[in-house]
Amino acid sequence: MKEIERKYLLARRPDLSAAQAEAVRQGYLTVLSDSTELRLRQKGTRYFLTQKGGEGRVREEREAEITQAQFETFWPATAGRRVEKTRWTGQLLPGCDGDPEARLAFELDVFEAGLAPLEMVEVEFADEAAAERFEPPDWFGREVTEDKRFGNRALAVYGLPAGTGLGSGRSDDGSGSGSDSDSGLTSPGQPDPA
Ligand SMILES: O=P(O)(O)OP(=O)(O)OP(=O)(O)O
Repeated sequence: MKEIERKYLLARRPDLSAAQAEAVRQGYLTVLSDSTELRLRQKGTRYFLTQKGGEGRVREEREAEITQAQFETFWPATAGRRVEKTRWTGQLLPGCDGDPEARLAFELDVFEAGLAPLEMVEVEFADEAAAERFEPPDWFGREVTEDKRFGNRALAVYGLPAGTGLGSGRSDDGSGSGSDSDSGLTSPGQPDPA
């Protein structure tokens, strides 16, 4: 099925008191040069195998829920291509999709390990017209939907993109080097380097 999404960096952290948090770890079975992604994901206590094709706003996605045993069988094959994050799911205020009644859901990902302090927010739409109409709230920052470096597979393989103020790529130990502090982005929980 089609997945229609727009993705943004954060200008600031919103109030998440009504949002739900789930731990996510995901790893990629395919290398970056493959046009199709094959992703293993643990979300809370559930496990998924997902195939994704295409890039940008509209992507093709197939997903199946799998067992923990099946997940563990393939997880070792994702070494070096993994992402850990906390995903906050909540509702946007009505109106930002042009319909005063409708409420869109957001997914705010707080990346961990070598990808901290990256945070991104995604909104999924029923169709392309709704995606086009979308007016992001003021806590959304720069849109990165079309920037391949912010795809989770690219982040898993290369780490934080250089030149974005978020980091200069993954260090040899895979822990990332995201110590830049000039991003102007929020970075709650980031340890003070001093
Ligand atoms: O939750 P999804 O399926 O949108 O996937 P993601 O982990 O946000 O990854 P991507 O960078 O492929 O949208």
